[in-house]
Amino acid sequence: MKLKFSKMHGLGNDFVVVDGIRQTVGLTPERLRQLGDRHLGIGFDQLLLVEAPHDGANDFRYRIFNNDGSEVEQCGNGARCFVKFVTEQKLTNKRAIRVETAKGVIVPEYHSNGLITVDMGVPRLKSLEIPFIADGDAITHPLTVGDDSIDVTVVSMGNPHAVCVVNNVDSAPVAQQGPLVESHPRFPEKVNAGFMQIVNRGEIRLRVYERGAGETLACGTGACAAVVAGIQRGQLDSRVLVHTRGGDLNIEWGGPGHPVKMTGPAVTVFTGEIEI
Ligand SMILES: N[C@H](CCC[C@H](N)C(=O)O)C(=O)O
Repeated sequence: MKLKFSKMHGLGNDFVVVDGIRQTVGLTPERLRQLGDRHLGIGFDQLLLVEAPHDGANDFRYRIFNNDGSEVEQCGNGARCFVKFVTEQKLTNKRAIRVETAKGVIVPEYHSNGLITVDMGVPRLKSLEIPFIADGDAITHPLTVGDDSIDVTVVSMGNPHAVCVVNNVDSAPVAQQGPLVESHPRFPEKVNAGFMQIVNRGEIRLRVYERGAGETLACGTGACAAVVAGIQRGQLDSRVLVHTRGGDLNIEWGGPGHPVKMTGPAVTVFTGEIEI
C-alpha cells in the first residue's frame, strides 16, 4: 500500500508529515523505525500524523512518533510544520487552528509573512506533573549524572524536559550527559535534556538531547522549557530569543499560569509516497 507524505523541517528538526484523514495509515512501531532510518527509509526525528479531532470544537488531532517508534505528547517545531501542512494540503482554510494533542489543545497561527506562532499551553512545573521523582517542587534539583552532579529545572510542555545551565553550549557535554539524563531513573517516562547558555536576560543559546531521537538541530518544546526554566531561575525576562543550531525561535512566557508562545519558521522540503 502507498503512503503519501511531506518531508518538512522546523529549524532543521525534521519530520515526515502524513495525512491520516484522507488516507488509511496503519504503521507498526517497527515500520515507523524503518521509515525513520536515514539509510533504509525516509529519515526523520519525528513522524507527525494528522487525524480528525475527537472533540468537534477542535480542528485536528495531532499524533507524534519519535524516531525510536515511541508515541509522545507534544512537539513544538512539529506544530509549526503541522499548520503549514494542513494549509498546503487544503485540509483547512483557517489561519489559526485548534489542534488536540495527547496532553491538551495547542493553537498554531500561520502569519502572512510565513512565520507561525503557536500557543503551546500552560507549562506544568510540579515534579509529579513532569513526571520527576523528587522531594518537593524546588526550582532546581541536583541530579547525579555519571560522575557529575548537575542542577536541573524540570518543566512539562506536555512532554517532559530537564534543563541545566552551561557556560558555553559549544563545549557542553551533550553527547556524554544527554543519554544519561534522558534515561535517568528519576524520570519514569524518560526526559528531553536541555543545555542552556544564558547570553543575556533576553537571549539564550540552546542544545537539546531529545528523548527518543538524540540531539536534534532544534527542539521547539525544549526552547519553551528552557525559557520557562530561565525565568523560574530569575535569569531571564518574559521575551527571549533562542538560538538553536538550526536557527532562531522567539519565546514569550508571562509566568506561572500563563501559556508559552513560540514563533518561528516551517519548511516543506519535498512530497512523496512510499510503500508501507
Ligand atoms: N523528543 C520529544 C518529542 C519531539 C519534541 C521536539 N522535536 C520539539 O520540537 O518539541 C519527546 O520525546 O518528548
